[in-house]
Amino acid sequence: MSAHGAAIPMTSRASRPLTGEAHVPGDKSISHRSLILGALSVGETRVTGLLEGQDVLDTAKAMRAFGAQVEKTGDTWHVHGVGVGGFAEPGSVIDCGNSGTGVRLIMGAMATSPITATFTGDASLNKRPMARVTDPLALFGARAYGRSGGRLPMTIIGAADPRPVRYTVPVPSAQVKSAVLLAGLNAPGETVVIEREATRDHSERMLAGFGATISTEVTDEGRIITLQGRPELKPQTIIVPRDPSSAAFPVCAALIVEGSDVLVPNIGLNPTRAGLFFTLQEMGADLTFENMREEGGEPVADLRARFSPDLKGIEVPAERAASMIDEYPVLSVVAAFAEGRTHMPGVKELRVKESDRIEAMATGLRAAGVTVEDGEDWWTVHGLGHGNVPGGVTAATHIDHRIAMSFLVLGLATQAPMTVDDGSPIATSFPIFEGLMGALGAQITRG
Ligand SMILES: O=C(O)C1=C[C@@H](OP(=O)(O)O)[C@@H](O)[C@H](O)C1
Ligand SMILES: C=C(OP(=O)(O)O)C(=O)O
Repeated sequence: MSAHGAAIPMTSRASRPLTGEAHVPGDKSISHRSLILGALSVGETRVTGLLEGQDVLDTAKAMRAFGAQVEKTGDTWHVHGVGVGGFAEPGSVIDCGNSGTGVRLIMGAMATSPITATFTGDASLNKRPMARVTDPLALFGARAYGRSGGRLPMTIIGAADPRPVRYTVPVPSAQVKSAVLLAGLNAPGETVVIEREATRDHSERMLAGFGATISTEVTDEGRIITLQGRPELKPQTIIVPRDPSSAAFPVCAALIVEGSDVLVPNIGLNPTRAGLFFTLQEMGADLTFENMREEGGEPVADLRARFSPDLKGIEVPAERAASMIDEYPVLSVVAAFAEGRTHMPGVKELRVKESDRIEAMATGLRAAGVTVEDGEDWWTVHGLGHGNVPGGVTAATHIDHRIAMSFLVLGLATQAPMTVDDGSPIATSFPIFEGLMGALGAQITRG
């Protein structure tokens, strides 16, 4: 990562048709949760298809620091858990690198045990807000001491005598919801989390899979999730589905590069994650779901994306934002090649990701010749249509993998090449991006 190592500039240029199959890595959200819930169960959890991106490797390292055994043999990750309430106090600082999901979920998982841990991250993570997690953890009885503004590095003193909580999540965030649920595991009685807008539900599904008693009631108030504390979690065998957020990059690249036809097999289409694909279809994308099936209780399909010369700008419904929150940067790239305006409201959360993603994309797109307007919680891209996006500039990626990959996709169809100042963060979520895109025919080079 650039925070720790040298920056890796990368350049993409107009490419011949992209063709073939893109086997993207395992789902990042499900990978983190497999390791954490494996560490909190008694016995051996086996995980295949785990994303071996730096974010997830940092979570694996953290689970070892809390006393679990985590190792890989062949294609399988083995997690020997210590049970709910069994975490040991780490002997050194927990470095979660670039990962908001890692640090927030692990804080939740340790906050109701009588141990103390100090967390840090890279220059990007250390700027991100943590009070959204430490506020509800304080209700359980945990104490947090961080830098001003609730930033990392931060020490959490876990509650010795935790109380269960009832908490309404004030921002649409699966990380906050999950941190509260994980803390609730070691509190006696019922912990209740209420979310007004549905966010990704992998924690709820996986907690049920590990044998916790958890239910979700959909009401006018929102989704009311009730978890019984102090279960004995049973180890599981987990096959991690492939990540729709990573699939977004080859899919969007195929839509904008003339003559392309790309198959992206085995992508999880959990409705709390699949918003981008429906949005692209509404824009007129030639994107189809083939071989629709169910695997491990999740809808799965092979995505086929073909060059789409007649994309139209649309209004993206605000209520869809949570189901595609990580995909807005690459959606803004597709929007640049559409005719007309694409308006994206209800996306304030984009400002507190690895970077301020509205600012980062708007700045690079404007430099590349695209008109972008933005406000606190919305942005609008004025599309130029296929073949009309100038490009020819260097975009700053701000230690943000999704910004780096989005501008590299942009450059595959701009008039002049696009360079990113640092592609190294791509390894946090999609370590095989360069090779996978290159095998499809994408012209992406270092330098
Ligand atoms: O729970 C998760 O695994 C994630 C939740 C989302 O973050 P927020 O909870 O901050 O919206 C998302 O952006 C992130 O990539 C992964
Ligand atoms: C926001 C993201 O991740 P995290 O919050 O885990 O850093 C992401 O992967 O786009």
